[in-house]
Amino acid sequence: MASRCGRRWWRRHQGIQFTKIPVNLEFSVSEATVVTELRPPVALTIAGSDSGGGAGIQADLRTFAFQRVHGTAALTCVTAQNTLGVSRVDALPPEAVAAQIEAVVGDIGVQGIKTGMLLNQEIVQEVAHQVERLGLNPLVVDPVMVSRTGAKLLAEEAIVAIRERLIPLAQVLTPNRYEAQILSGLELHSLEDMKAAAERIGYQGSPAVLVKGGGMPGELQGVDVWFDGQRLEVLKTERIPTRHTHGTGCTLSAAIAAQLAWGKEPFEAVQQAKLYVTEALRHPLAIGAGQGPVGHFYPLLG
Ligand SMILES: Nc1ncnc2c1ncn2[C@@H]1O[C@H](COP(=O)(O)OP(=O)(O)O)[C@@H](O)[C@H]1O
Ligand SMILES: Cc1ncc(COP(=O)(O)O)c(N)n1
Repeated sequence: MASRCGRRWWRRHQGIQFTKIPVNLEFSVSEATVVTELRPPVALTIAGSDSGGGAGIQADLRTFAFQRVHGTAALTCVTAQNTLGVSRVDALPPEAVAAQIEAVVGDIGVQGIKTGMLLNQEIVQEVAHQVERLGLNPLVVDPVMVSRTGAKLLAEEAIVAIRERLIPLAQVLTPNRYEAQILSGLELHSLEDMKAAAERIGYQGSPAVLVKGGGMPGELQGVDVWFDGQRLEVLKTERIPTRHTHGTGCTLSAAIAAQLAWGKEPFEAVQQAKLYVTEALRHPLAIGAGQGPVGHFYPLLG
């Protein structure tokens, strides 16, 4: 087959330009071939699969890649999901979740971990047990409870387990409006409410809390509140006017875990992660009939 090395071509799809990376299809081994071995940081996501590719494990692994971190994954459940909603969820046995974590940690090692959709109490308890047993840190806990499309992603009784078993192990906790209301017992309507919730959750035993504003009204949609026991900071970006916000929380928490894996301090990791999710929101994917995902690969666009 003829070599295509050096040839570039463009594919146009709904106004987006993709650059095809030139691939040399003629395989030949020569002494001049140079192999560059990389030793990237490794991050682990413990989360659910989203068949639509917008949230969950799929969003996490793409985010890890764009933060130049090798992504590993322990699946907790499989959702049948698209831009319109979730039609079915199948849980994995807690032992299967534990085995995946052990396999990754025992051989490859991880420098940053995040949890996403954990689905039920048994899985939450098993994950907390493994995090403790294997001394996994730094840990980002995204306490996923309900999807953007309104589907319940966590059993009611698992909320207590998240609060009592998992949150105390986290370096960073990232509740959205709905989750912050449950964890703080406060209603969130304003920036002052977000600050009060962050403090209340923080004083319950989380080293650092980021209350996310995606579900807040109006201009608060780009605003998050950070509290680490000392600093109360407001992270503000402009509101991006798009309905394609599927996977924002997963992307943010995965990017924080990746930045922590690079050795960043938690607050700096959060700032970097927010920049990434904001740009991904600025390049959303208008796919499907409902709420499309954020555009993780915007850095590749010309
Ligand atoms: N329309 C928007 N404009 C700007 N930032 C947004 C918007 N929606 C969400 N975000 C940001 O995306 C991140 C994820 O937040 P959020 O959407 O609340 O999480 P979740 O997906 O868990 O509900 C936060 O940093 C939030 O401020
Ligand atoms: C497997 C899985 N994990 C997490 C979410 C939450 O993401 P979002 O709040 O953007 O719907 C989801 N919908 N599916």
